[in-house]
Amino acid sequence: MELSAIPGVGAKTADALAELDDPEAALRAGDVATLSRAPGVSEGRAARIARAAIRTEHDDPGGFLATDRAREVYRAMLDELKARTVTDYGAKRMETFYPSAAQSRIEEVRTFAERAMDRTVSEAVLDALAGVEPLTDPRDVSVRDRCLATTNGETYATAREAIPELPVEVVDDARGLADLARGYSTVIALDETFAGVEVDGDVRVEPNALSNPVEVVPERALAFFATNRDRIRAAIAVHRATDLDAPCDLDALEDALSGLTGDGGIAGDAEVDRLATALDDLDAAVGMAENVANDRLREAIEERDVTIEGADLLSLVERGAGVDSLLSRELADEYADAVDAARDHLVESLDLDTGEAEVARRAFGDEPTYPVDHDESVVSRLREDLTAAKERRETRLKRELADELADRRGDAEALVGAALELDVALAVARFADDYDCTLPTFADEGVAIEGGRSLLLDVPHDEADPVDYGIEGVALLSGVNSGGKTSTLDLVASVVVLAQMGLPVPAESVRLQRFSSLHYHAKTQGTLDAGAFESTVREFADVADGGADSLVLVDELESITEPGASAKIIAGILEALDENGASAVFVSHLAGEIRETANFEVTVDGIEAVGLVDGELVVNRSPVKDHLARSTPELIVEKLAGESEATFYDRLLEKFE
Ligand SMILES: Nc1ncnc2c1ncn2[C@@H]1O[C@H](COP(=O)(O)OP(=O)(O)OP(=O)(O)O)[C@@H](O)[C@H]1O
Repeated sequence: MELSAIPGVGAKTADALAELDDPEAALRAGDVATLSRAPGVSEGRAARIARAAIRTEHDDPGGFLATDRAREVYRAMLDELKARTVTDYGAKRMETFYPSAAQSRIEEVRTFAERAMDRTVSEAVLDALAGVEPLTDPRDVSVRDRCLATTNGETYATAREAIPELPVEVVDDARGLADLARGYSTVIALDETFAGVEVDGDVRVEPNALSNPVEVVPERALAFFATNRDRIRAAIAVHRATDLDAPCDLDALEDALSGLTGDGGIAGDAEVDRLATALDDLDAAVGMAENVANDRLREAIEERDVTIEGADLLSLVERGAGVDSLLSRELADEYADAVDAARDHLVESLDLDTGEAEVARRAFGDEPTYPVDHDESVVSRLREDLTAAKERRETRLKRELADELADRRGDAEALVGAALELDVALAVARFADDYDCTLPTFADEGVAIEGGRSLLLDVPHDEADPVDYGIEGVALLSGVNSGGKTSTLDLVASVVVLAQMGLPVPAESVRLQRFSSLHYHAKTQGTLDAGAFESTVREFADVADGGADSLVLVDELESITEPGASAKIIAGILEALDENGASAVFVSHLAGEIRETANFEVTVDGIEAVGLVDGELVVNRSPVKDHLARSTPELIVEKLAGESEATFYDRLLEKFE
């Protein structure tokens, strides 16, 4: 799909979209989340672009929602659907559903909706969905425990380019490598000439390293999985909680992911954990070991009577010797015991292996001092050894993990994509279930609703009276005040909007034609001034000239001007609509007058009050076809006439006949 061929996508937006990895796929999938990652494209705009792309694909001229009220009804339906998505993505994706006049688009969504309505929604899957988000690109990886080394300027430049994640160092000779080995856990020498050199530390000569970056920086392959670990896990949980087919072995993928921390480190490896804990606890353990030794020594000294000959004491004092000499002379064994205890404590509390223990024991020298003190340089060496061992093991494990995960990116994308799409499907399923919806049938002419309950009512859905109503050609809808005329128009509008979105409708059954546009005019508040009146009449000129396939719903247009003139104008509009073959319902309290003025037989449907109970009207909410309903005042006068002997009420009643 040519990006700039999409209506509303100018060169600038096309350029912005082109920066995405696969803008065409995102457009085809209606993936609003991805589209809104293009620079300068907001989510609202992304949804509009996705809708425009769908329209282009289906040759859909658009413009189905022709009036503000029609758009409001669409928004309200969309909000109901969005409220049932779990993920942000789902809510945004829902925005790509719109009422269309194009059969292929309606069919496309109906196929999706049909499958969605067959799905079972469970708490487990909704919980799992809460953790699913679109996958994101990892931040730039930077590795500091390894470096590449070369003597060659050209190799240096190539290395910087090929493996930007690692520092690249220039050295003159093997001594340079040895220096680097002191600062890095691993040095990878890129020059063949280094083959065979003996240097302390982890120095590897790998002239082919640049052609195998995953070996050198497994972090590159792992970063995607680390950044998206929780989302992928949530998508795995979604697949487990439903019957979605998984593109891969979920246990194997989950196992591999459990080896990763969220920031790309190694998780769940006992040896790495041991080394990390030893490093964390090193300083505290050294301090504790000193305490152990000093406590022992103090106890030993306190328990001992030291006998020293006067000559010896003099000689010691003359030499300016301190108590240390006394310790070595008199308490050598106790000192050795105390230091041993310190060494054992250090080795045991840090759970050191033999090699590490050998270094650790040297932290406490044999030369007696009081208090017992550690050798900081040995502790530093131990810290370096532990760090290097940890980093080397991590790198090895990362390499293994990278090998395992490198080919799984597509699977992860498919898993998350399917989970996100499922959210949209389940929202449709819940919508259909919550409002007892059915898929409508498309047929030849008009609309026929049975057992419809409008979602726009101000009463709870299960308390709404089901309404049957059909529209064929042009009709007036009359009826008692608060009988449900506006609600009937709302019901028709929302049923038609949902049906042409390709979605299920809140009714027992609906049959309708595929309309080209919906013109729904809400009740005008009060009489309009001359200018506003003129523009309303102009608006209706457009509607009346509209195609035969339009559906026109108008609520009490008479209030725009004085009743006599209103009836004439409405009659004229109805004539034009009738001639054009449009479908229309005009709610009016002037149905009788309009019918008399119009030059054709206007059908007048009526919402009837079946009576008055305790001063309250009891209404049959389903309009009766071809029946001018009695008005509320007529009903009241009729009631009074029935209850009283007075002829006054009969006189009033006669006026209604
Ligand atoms: N199908 C229904 N089920 C239950 N309650 C309904 C139904 N239709 C309408 N109502 C109730 O009746 C009220 C009035 O409905 P609505 O505004 O549609 O009447 P109306 O005939 O357009 O009134 P008006 O003549 O004053 O314009 C609604 O607010 C709602 O509470």
